[in-house]
Amino acid sequence: MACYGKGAERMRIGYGFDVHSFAEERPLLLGGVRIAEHGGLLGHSDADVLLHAIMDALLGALALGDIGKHFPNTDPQYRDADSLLLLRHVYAMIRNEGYKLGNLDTMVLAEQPKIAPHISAMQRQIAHALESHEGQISIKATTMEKMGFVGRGEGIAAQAVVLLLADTD
Ligand SMILES: Nc1ccn([C@@H]2O[C@H](COP(=O)(O)O)[C@@H](O)[C@H]2O)c(=O)n1
Ligand SMILES: C[C@@]1(CO)OP(=O)(O)OP(=O)(O)OC[C@H]1O
Repeated sequence: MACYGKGAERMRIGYGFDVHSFAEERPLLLGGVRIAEHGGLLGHSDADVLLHAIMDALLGALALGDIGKHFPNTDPQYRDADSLLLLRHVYAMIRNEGYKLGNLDTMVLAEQPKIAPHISAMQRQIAHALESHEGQISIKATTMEKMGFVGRGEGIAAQAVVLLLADTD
């Protein structure tokens, strides 16, 4: 018999996307890592575009809405918020629903800075926040070959896909 309720399924998939424009005077945080060699991103929070895409993917997997619903950008308590703390909060919601991370795959779209030298540090931060190991966390990057808003160097975009597994232990 078909059963479509949350918690009745062994696996759930989620997708997230986010974009932030550059604000050179702010610190750049990406994947929970401070990238000192480049200016930051505009946002109410710390504007960690990669963690925001990951949170939306986690929430989406269980049809829990999006980060704007849980952390409104009109709420002063989220001004300059540490997105790693928000990610931990979102993952606690996932655990509370009876699921855990299977794996996470992400893509950062940016002309600058180079992401590759920072990927291991990002994997460590994200794995820690998601009570997982680094082999479950994939971070990739591409330029947009100078096309579109990312290609013109106006900001950074990120995409994330997660697979959640029912926690039957
Ligand atoms: N911001 C970025 C963009 C790309 N990379 C790495 O460079 C490789 C080549 O990028 P293309 O856009 O030409 O495909 C890419 O595969 C990444 O490894 C990066 O580190 N940071
Ligand atoms: C986490 C929040 C909190 O204001 O961060 P912002 O920096 O506003 O970023 P955005 O991705 O536009 O929306 C998500 C918000 O909920």
